[in-house]
Amino acid sequence: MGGKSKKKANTAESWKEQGNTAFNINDLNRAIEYYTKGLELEPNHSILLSNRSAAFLLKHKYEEALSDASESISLNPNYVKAYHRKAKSLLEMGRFEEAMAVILVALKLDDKNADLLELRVELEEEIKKNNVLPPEHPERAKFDNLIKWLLDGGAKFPKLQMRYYSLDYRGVHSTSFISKDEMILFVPKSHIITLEMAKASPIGAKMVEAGLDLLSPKHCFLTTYILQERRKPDSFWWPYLNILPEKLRSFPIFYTPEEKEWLKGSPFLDQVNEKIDDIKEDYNTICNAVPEYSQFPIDEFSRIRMTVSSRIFGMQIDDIKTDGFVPLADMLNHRRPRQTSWNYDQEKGGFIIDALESINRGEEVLDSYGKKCNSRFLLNYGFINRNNDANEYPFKVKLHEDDEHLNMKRSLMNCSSQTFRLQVELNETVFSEFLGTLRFIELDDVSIVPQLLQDCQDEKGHFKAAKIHPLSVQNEKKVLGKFHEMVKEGISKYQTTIEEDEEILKGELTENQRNCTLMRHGEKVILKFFDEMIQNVLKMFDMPLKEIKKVVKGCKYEEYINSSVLVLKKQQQF
Ligand SMILES: C[S@@+](CC[C@H](N)C(=O)[O-])C[C@H]1O[C@@H](n2cnc3c(N)ncnc32)[C@H](O)[C@@H]1O
Repeated sequence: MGGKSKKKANTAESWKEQGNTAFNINDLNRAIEYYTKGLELEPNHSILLSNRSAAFLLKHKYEEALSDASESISLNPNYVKAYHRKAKSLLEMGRFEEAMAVILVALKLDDKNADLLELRVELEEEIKKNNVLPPEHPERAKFDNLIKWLLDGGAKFPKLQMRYYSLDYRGVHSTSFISKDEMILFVPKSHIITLEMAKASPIGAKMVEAGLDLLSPKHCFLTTYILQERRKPDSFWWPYLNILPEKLRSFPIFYTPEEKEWLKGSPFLDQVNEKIDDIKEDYNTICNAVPEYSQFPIDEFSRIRMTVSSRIFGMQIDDIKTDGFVPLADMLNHRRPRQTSWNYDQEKGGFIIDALESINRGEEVLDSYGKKCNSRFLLNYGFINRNNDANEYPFKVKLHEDDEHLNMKRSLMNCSSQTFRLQVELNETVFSEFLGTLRFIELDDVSIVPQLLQDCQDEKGHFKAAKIHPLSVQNEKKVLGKFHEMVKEGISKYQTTIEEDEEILKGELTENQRNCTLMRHGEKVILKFFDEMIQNVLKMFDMPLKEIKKVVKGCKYEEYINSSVLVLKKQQQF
């Protein structure tokens, strides 16, 4: 600092000026430092306090901003700017109703103040978003109860707030700016329902004793725990049980027959029916071994079973790998890429969620359920992810019953059919395994089998048809021909075309109708891709090598062309 400013620095007023200069060039740390120096000289300087509040606000330090603005108002109740800053701090902290009360007082002092009026509009918007359900709605009371129960138990989530988009679709939002790497949620172990607790419960213990062979053991144990707790009027878990969704109407296993019609022709329908059968099978297995289980109706079992699979977290507690319900953490909806990360923190003794990036006030706080095909999202969570790059279509390859080498092929493959879930992303191992298997199924020249047995083995030395590389032009053309047949058969099963689905999606639909349409549309996109790809590749067998290289550059199946068509054609030249 030069001599001139040294002289100036003797008064609060001069520190205020220097603070303002720093503030105007966004040097907030220095601005705060100068305002603080001024306040050391004149602690009751309301403008210095209000200005420091403004600097704290920009640094996302809302507690400090609120404290300075409040003090400024108490020193000078007519200073409108301080009210604005106080209201803004409260708004940033998610205390919307309190912020509105401050604005209303300030507007009595200056009802034309543009900043105040603008902030009032912003607040009205926030209050509206927050009140899809009115505060007195019983669902909100249930949530208030959950929050109190968690806080009383030592949970921490000072910047999170529940929002109701509709009665049974809720999510979590930030009430205040969240910094990257900030811990946003802590739920103590005492408030987590684990698989071990479920196994130790009265009926859980009987299930363990019976040594049941269940299709989804962990889901069944946790389901059983919830079913038992729901029958105890004084369960510790009621604040949590009360907020679990009741109907799960968007889960396909609960679709009405009319809704299922919307999936006609889709292989996804088989997955839905398999899931229904699997749940029934597990339910019957338990009922047979533990007769008192039939006190729980299958409908309730199925609903809780799906609640379990759509809400639990895998974690490690005290060196034991387990799964469990983590209240509130299970309110975060899905989005990829992930914005938060979670784990059980042994030292802290609870489940924590950290922000992987900064999250602005009011934004929804999301969690990734992983990279999954829409069939898994819809089946297990009841929603569809638009623009999903992980969609798959299941192709079932089968040995030909009339193949003269059927027995030999069947014994080498160890099965007669196999399903491969293909994505448009052709670098996937599954695509080459699918082709390898088809190459074996379509193989006519069995004289090469001894060689294949040597070349295509897994790590245990067993023959793996999936490892077969392109064999000959004739075999590859047959493989593609068979693949094309499967694609055309898939397309022919639907009742609508891809274009018709697009039209349907523009209209008014229920959530389930929309999800079914999106589901089958996604499958058709994959089928269409393979339809075009196969036709193009088949043409390439009759094209000169140079020409192929030109047309294939940069296309999605370039790698496949390079490793099959080009290799085979070169071999043919010799
Ligand atoms: C772990 S819970 C999340 C909280 C849930 N929204 C609630 O109100 O209880 C998972 C469920 O949230 C819904 N969900 C999660 N992410 C979604 C998304 N991206 N789009 C639509 N629904 C979603 C689905 O119903 C899913 O089964």
